[in-house]
Amino acid sequence: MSVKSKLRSRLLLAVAAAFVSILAAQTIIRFNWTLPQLDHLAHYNDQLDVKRVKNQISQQLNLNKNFTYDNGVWDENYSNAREKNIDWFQQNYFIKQTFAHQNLNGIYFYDAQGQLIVGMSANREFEFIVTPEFTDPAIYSPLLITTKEVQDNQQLPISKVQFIEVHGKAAVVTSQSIAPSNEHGPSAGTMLVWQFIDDKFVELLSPNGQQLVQQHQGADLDAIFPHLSSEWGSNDVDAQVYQGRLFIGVKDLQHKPLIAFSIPQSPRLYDRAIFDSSILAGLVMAIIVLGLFYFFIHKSMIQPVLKMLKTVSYVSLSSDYSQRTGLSGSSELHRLGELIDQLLCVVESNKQILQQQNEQLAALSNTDQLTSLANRRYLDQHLAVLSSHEANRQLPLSLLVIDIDFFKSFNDTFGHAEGDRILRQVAHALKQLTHGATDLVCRFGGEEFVVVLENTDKANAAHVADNLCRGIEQLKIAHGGKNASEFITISIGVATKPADHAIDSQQLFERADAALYRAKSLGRNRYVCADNA
Ligand SMILES: Nc1nc2c(ncn2[C@@H]2O[C@H](COP(=O)(O)OP(=O)(O)OP(=O)(O)O)[C@@H](O)[C@H]2O)c(=O)[nH]1
Repeated sequence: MSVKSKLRSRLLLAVAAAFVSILAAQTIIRFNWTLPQLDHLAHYNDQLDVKRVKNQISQQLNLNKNFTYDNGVWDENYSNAREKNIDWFQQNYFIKQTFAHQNLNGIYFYDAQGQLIVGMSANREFEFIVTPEFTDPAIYSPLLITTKEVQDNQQLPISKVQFIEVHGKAAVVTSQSIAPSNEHGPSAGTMLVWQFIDDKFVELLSPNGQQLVQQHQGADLDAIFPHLSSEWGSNDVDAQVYQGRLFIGVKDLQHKPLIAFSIPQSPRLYDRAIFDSSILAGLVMAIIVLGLFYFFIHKSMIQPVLKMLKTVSYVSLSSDYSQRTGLSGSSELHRLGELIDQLLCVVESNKQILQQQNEQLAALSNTDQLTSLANRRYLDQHLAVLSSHEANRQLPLSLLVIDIDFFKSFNDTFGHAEGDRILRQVAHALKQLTHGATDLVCRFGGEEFVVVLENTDKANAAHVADNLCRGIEQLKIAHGGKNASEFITISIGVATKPADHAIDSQQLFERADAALYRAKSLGRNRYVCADNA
């Protein structure tokens, strides 16, 4: 497995492990700590909402209470109640504006014996209804404040707030004992006001016209009452949620469900979906972070390693030391890349030096130091190469073995150093007199030279040999010793391999040498061609 895929799979494992850990931690925190806390907080807020609505209802009812108190303990009211002055009550109370201002549907006055003095009802538009309710003692007597209640109560006056049903609708009744303003003296009876509890009533409970509070009556109550958050008259507040709302139930005097108020449960500040999306967001973030991490690791670690691996593998296979990693930087891996490049640079330049030295050595090993001609070693290689090429079989090839005549005598006369100079001069001349491109001139040893003539038959070889003999003689190098000529001359033995014959360099040489021997014996300064093989 490569470093890259290893790291990638480990990073994937890390992502999975991180995700599972985050999920597990979040789930544990969520169910054991966060959600219970938030649920508790939400429940507490619901309870506060229920209490707030109950307070709003109380405040609304207090308006009636204040109204009945202000009038019940009014001396003029007190005296007229005692006198049962119906006209006075009709003039002072049965005014449309009074009903409308107080949002009332009825104002009734009863004497101390519980007998109706006078009363008036109005509809919701505050138009007076001719037939008043609360004339039947069976209905109103529980609402009155009895003499006994006044006596039992140390402080006058006293009042009651009770919910009852009027014409099948829920209503609230506020009754107040009629008493003198100094609150001393017998009660003159009961003042009773009532109003329907309908949408108009709950409108007053919802600030800014939001219609948050609703009232429920009739058939709905059977379903609502088992799920009440609180009951009117009780301080206990739960926060049961039924159909997304919190209910406050009100019972009538007979303890029958009469009406329920409700408000929508406040929207939760949290949502389970938020948790789920936060897990998803966490996963996405984890993937992004790990992606960036992988990118960073890849750039800073994997890429340099791969570059070094690629470069070193290529160099080891190809021996091409000109390759470079191209890495540079301060990290250890980049420094390693730089060092590899430096090493490759050193190896490359050493290799070049070595190559040059090898070439020089090769050149030296194939060259005769004195004459700078090819040496015998090179001649052997050259003939071997020619022999190995099948194409050369088709062509003729001639070999000239050349020897300077009486060179011992020349040396003896002029000295060895001069002998060397002449050897160089003869070598140079032989080079000049042959074709550099196709003919090879080499020093075979001592004062002996060999010329290889490619694609040259016997006649042409004889012609070349003759040219060489004449050319050397024409150099007019004084011999000074025992020689047939007064100048330096050469003798040549020529051997030719005709076309369509294999090259046998050994045999060719022996024949040329034998021909040379004959040339020497025939008087020197000449060439002799060996017979065809
Ligand atoms: N100066 C010099 N002389 C050399 C060199 N190599 C060989 N010789 C001399 O060449 C001479 C060859 O002499 P021989 O083999 O007797 O033949 P020759 O005197 O040339 O007589 P023939 O070949 O029969 O004409 C010897 O005296 C060698 O010392 C060399 O590198 N430099």
